[in-house]
Amino acid sequence: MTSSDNNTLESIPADQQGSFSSFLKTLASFTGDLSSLTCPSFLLAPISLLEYSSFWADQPGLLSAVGESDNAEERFYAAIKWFISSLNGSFSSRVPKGEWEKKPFNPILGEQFLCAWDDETRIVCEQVSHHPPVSGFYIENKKAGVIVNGHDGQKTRFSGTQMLVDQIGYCTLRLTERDETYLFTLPSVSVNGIWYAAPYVELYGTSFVQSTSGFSASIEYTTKGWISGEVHHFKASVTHESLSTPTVIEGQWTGKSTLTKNKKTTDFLDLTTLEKPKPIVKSVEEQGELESRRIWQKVSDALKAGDYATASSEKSSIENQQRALRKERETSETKWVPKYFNSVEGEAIYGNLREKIIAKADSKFIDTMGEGGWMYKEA
Ligand SMILES: CC(C)CCC[C@@H](C)[C@H]1CC[C@H]2[C@@H]3CC=C4C[C@@H](O)CC[C@]4(C)[C@H]3CC[C@]12C
Repeated sequence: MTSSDNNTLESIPADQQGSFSSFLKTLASFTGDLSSLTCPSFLLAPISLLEYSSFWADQPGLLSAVGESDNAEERFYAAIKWFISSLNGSFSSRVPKGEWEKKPFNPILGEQFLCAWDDETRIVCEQVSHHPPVSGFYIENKKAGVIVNGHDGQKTRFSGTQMLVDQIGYCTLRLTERDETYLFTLPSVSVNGIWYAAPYVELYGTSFVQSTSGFSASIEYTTKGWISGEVHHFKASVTHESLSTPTVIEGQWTGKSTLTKNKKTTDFLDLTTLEKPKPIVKSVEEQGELESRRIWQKVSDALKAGDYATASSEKSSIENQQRALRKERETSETKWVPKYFNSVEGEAIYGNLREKIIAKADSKFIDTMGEGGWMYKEA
């Protein structure tokens, strides 16, 4: 242990300091998927990673507003608003004030997370693959004529003291009444502060948006000390054949942003004043056996109570059961299929939108977006 470890360890439960220092030692050589990263219990979040996909609907009001305008340009800006709000939900507002980032549970194969909002938005998430871990998600608001279909996995590596996470996957938004589709790719994530037992997340890199209406955007993510000097900064450059110069939308993906078109700047979005509507989730008693909170209930309760021994034995028992099921499938040569999603060629989901992005994107984009997809069965 070095002296710098000493002052960080103060905030760590006394009985876990040893496991924290050996955890740090494993990080340097870690590569691969998150499910193989074993964390000390005090760094575990009492929630399944699958639930994180529901933050795509963090602001269901912004989602159902995408199709409202009869003007394609306005709709495109509305789509960006929704996307930025879902980044805030996924990467920032999710973490309770004053708390650090923690590692959520690795979803088991076929795990489901279902929830709905008062405005009739509903979401279905399912763990569609275990190796590598992939979550499929589907959001719909029939009344508003909006459907979101996507999937997300993570490729993780360590660089110095940072954990770098490429999000593998993409999502599409379809306006059913207008026959208009948007393809969104996902930004990269870095987790900092792990060495001080104070992990927090930042976004970096570039993500792309392409609509069948011909509008497209590249969104760059930067943070303090880089270009803008502000944390959680994004800058989207929107182009279309009808625009003589790109429209620029920039600000914080956790807060305020502005839109500048033809040198005129107007307010775009203010996430600090938007209230988060409460998702409605069935009580654990009413949930099916494969639903997240039911599967993880015992582990989650134990973690919340600080009973790490029980948390870890309950977690092992779930993992052992999963190993047994996998073996059983291998022996009987049965192929597992998801309940809600079909594995399809990407084109079935995004048509030719990917090709349009490729013209502007770098090779990292090709790697992280991948080609196949998971389509909701009733869609
Ligand atoms: C103690 C340390 C090691 C904790 C590490 C926490 C890591 C594993 C956590 C922190 C933030 C998390 C990310 C936060 C939000 C999202 C968006 C969601 O749509 C897919 C999962 C994804 C991409 C998470 C993956 C796991 C993640 C990167």
